[in-house]
Amino acid sequence: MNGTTPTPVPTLEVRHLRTVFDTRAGMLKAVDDVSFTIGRGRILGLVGESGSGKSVTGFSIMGLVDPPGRVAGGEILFQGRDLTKMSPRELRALQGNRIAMIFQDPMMTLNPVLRVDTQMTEAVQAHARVSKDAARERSRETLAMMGIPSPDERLLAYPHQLSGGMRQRVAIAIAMLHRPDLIIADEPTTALDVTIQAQILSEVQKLVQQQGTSLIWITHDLSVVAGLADEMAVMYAGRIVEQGSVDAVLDHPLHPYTAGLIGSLPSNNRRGQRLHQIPGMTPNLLHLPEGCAFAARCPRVGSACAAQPGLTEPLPGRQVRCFYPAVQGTQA
Ligand SMILES: Nc1ncnc2c1ncn2[C@@H]1O[C@H](COP(=O)(O)OP(=O)(O)OP(=O)(O)O)[C@@H](O)[C@H]1O
Repeated sequence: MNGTTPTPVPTLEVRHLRTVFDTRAGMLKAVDDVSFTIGRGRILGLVGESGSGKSVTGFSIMGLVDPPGRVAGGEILFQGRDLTKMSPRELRALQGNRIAMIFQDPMMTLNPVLRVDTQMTEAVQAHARVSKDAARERSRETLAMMGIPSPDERLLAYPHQLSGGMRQRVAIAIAMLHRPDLIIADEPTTALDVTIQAQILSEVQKLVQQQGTSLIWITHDLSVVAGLADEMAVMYAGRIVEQGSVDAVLDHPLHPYTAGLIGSLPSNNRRGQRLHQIPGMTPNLLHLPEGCAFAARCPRVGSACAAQPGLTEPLPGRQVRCFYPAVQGTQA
């Protein structure tokens, strides 16, 4: 090695992100000290129970947090440039172009009163100076890339004439129109049946590999992350409690919360046995305990947990926020 090869700038580097909502009952810390990095063409699964801060993390990156919410701290570096310091105009130029978002409800993207071709050609022309015919051709190609049969017919349809799965495919195709560098997908397949979900996941996976797109896939479903992502980050009460490569985390979870999530997957429960669930409730983000937010539900709780655990790296490439991680020799 000559030491001159520059390290590639990651597509996205989120550093110590804090997003809060100023509510009447007080300041709610929806995202607290969240950091992660995504390289080009990599897929990060962001998992956690409802209310853990996954969507707010995605919205923060997209610049879509509205009052009473606000990004209260940290940096969001997209290809090295801090999105939190950009003007609304600069952000708009990136959104829908270099960075795109896919929502759980495709109708957040689709306009019910316009045909698919009108919406797609307008979306192309919003960021690229091309003729209507070229925009239509790009739309047709992108629908075909998403595995959509008879794309010419779909282009003539209105959203209500498409099935739920097809509508979501079209919404994903719109996100892919400009071959973005980063896509944030917020549970887009959760409402679909498992077969359609599996098809869409495999199409998205193929597409991001071909294009070198980086993808954040937000989900509460560990099995989706297992099949799709390269890396995963587990959120609990607004914080990342564990992150690492999907294989390493699923094979050997360090945090008791991750272990609990894995234990509650149907495939890990014996037939005839009741589904294992993590006992207790997620804490109220307005009244978080001083110490570890998971302590009240934790099978491994100890005296240290009265304080807030920091993020440590007990194994290479593995980060965990726990005083008693399940590393051999230190397990309580
Ligand atoms: N507009 C808002 N005003 C006040 N609190 C909000 C607002 N939006 C989100 N929150 C709070 O922020 C926290 C994180 O919410 P978020 O939607 O990110 O969770 P999530 O992990 O994506 O869950 P889900 O899967 O249910 O969407 C929650 O406690 C939620 O109530």
